[in-house]
Amino acid sequence: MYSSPSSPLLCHSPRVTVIGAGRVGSTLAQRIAEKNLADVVLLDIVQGMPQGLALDLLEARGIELHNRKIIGTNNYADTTGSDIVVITAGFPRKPGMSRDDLLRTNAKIVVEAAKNAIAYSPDAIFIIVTNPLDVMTYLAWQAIGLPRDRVMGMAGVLDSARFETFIAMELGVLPSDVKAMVMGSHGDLMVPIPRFATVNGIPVTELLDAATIERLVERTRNGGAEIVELMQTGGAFFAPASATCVMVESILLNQSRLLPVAAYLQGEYGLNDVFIGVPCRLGCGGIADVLELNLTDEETAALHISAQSVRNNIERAQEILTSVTR
Ligand SMILES: NC(=O)C1=CN([C@@H]2O[C@H](COP(=O)(O)OP(=O)(O)OC[C@H]3O[C@@H](n4cnc5c(N)ncnc54)[C@H](O)[C@@H]3O)[C@@H](O)[C@H]2O)C=CC1
Ligand SMILES: O=C([O-])CC(=O)C(=O)O
Repeated sequence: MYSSPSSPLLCHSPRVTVIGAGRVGSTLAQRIAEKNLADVVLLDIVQGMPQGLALDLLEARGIELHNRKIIGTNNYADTTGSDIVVITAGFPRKPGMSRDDLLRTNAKIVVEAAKNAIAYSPDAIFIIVTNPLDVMTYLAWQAIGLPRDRVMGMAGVLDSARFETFIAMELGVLPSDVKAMVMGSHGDLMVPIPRFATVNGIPVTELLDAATIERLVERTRNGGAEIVELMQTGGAFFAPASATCVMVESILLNQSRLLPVAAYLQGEYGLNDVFIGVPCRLGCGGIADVLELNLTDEETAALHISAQSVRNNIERAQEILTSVTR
C-alpha cells in the first residue's frame, strides 16, 4: 500500500490567489493553471460566480493536460498560505473615463482586499492590477506594511507589449523579435522609451523615422483607451492577464526576468515615496533589484511629471479613504 511522503515539503504545490474573478482575474487564473504554474484560488464578492468559473476551469483540465487545483470562493480563509496574491478586484473604466476616474470606487476595494489577504497569507508576494494602477499599488502597500520587494504593480509589461505589438505591425516582423521598455505611470503620462526598443538587437530608431515612432508611442499611451472605446463594456483583459502571468511566472520559477514593474522608489531616478514603472529583476523573493538606468534629461523630466501625477492622486485617494472611515 502506498503511503504519503512524510515531508510536507515534498507535497508543497505553489498557490496563487487571484482576488476579483472578473475578466482579468478569471483569464489570469486560466493562464496560471494551464501553464501548470500553481494551484489557483479565485475569490470574488459575487456569490457562486468564482465557484462556477473554478468548476468550468477544472472541467478543462483533462483536455488542457494539467492537474492544478482550482478553488472558487467568497471566503478569504480559503486563500490561506498563498505564495502570491494578485488583486484585480474593482471596477474597469467606461468609454470617456480616465483610469484616474476609478480612484473613488476602487481605493476601498483594494485596501480591504489586501488587508484580508495578508491576514491569511503573511508570506505572500502581492501584485496589484486594479486601476488606477500606481496609486492602488501604493495604497495596498501602505495598508499591509510589507517591505517593498513584496508589493508591486502590473502595467509596464502590458504597456511594453503594446509598444512591441505596434512596432511589429509597422515593420511586419515577428512580435517576439521586438523588445521595448515603457516606464512611468500606467496612464496618459506613461514614458515609452524608443531608444530602448529593438528588433533582434537593432534599435528601432535605425528602422523607423521619428514621426512614425512618435505615432506608435502615442498609440501605446492610448492603448487601454483604444480597447475600451472599441468594446464599450469594460477594458482589455487577454493581454493584461498574459502580462500579469509573466510576472507570476518569473517569481514562482525564480527566473530573474528584467521587467518593467510598478515599484516603490527610495531615491532611484531622484524619486521617493511613490510607486511607478521602472525596470526590476523579479525572482522568488519578489523584486530582487530596481535597475537605475541612465536616462536623458528629457526622459527623466517625463518620468518626474508622471510621478508627480501619481503623487497627486495618492493624496486624493488618501483623502477619500479618510472620509470613508470617518
Ligand atoms: N494594470 C493594468 O494594466 C490593467 C488594469 N485593469 C484593471 O483591473 C480591474 C479589473 O478589470 P476587469 O477584470 O476587466 O473588471 P471586471 O468588472 O470584469 O472584474 C472585476 C471583478 O472584481 C470583483 N470585485 C469587486 N469588488 C470586490 C471585492 N471587494 N472583493 C472581491 N472582488 C470584488 C467584481 O465582482 C468583478 O468580478 C479594473 O480596475 C481595471 O481597470 C485592467 C486591465 C489592465
Ligand atoms: O484601459 C483600461 O482601463 C484598462 C487598462 O489599464 C489597460 O488596458 O491598459
